Amino acid sequence: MIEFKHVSKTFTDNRRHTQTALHDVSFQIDKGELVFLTGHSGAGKSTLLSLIAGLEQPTQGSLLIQGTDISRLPRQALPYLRRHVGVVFQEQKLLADRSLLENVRLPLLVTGHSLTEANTRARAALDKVGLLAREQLKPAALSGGDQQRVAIARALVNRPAILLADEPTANLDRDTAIHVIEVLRDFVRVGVTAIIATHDEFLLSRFPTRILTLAQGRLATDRPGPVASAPLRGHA
Ligand SMILES: Nc1ncnc2c1ncn2[C@@H]1O[C@H](COP(=O)(O)OP(=O)(O)OP(=O)(O)O)[C@@H](O)[C@H]1O
Repeated sequence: MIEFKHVSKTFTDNRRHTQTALHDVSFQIDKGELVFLTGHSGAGKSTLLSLIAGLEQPTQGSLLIQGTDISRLPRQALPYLRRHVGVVFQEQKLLADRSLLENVRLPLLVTGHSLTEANTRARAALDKVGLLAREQLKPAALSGGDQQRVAIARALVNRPAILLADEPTANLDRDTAIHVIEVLRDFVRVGVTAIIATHDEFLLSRFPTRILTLAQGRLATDRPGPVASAPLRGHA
């Protein structure tokens, strides 16, 4: 599903200094896995997620997403890849003046779905995260944890195969953070592959999942999770 083979990523700033964000990273993630990605600030977590999302390309090595080596794709092909990947950030970036329904249906309208279909699918996504009854509210009326659930619904409404979350629980209290991860885990159970970047030691100990740890751009450890159970059904 996702395979890094000796991937390195360097950035060159405008003073021509090069910064190695990732160095010779190799690992494989199967369909339907839930993986935590951790490491200190600057270890390369966001860079690794950006590569999977097709926002950046590796400087060296190859990166296979669903069998396609995206390091060999021309830049103009990357937006196509992005349709297979949903992203949730620490800052939810919900549109403040739009209702929850309007926020969640937006990716569907952008990709050419009719308003009727967009509404139906957006409502189904809001229902999955437990917020259908509040579809007409604006984001500011919700708690931080509920706003993050809306962001998850929006990231998954296009039914991407892969979900990337960058510190999705950073501003949440423990119980709310657990709920947000449980919502993500529910999608993994129906076949989504999810990678969650987090510093939060509590979450890492609370969920017995695989943990990839980066240190100064290198893959320091890969702690296996439990043996994955088969997905209940495909997430097509
Ligand atoms: N666009 C960029 N241009 C230049 N350097 C970059 C860029 N993106 C990341 N870097 C550098 O690459 C290294 C890894 O950064 P990255 O943001 O991936 O780490 P991180 O583990 O996500 O950190 P944090 O937890 O603070 O978000 C850092 O030294 C950073 O300064």
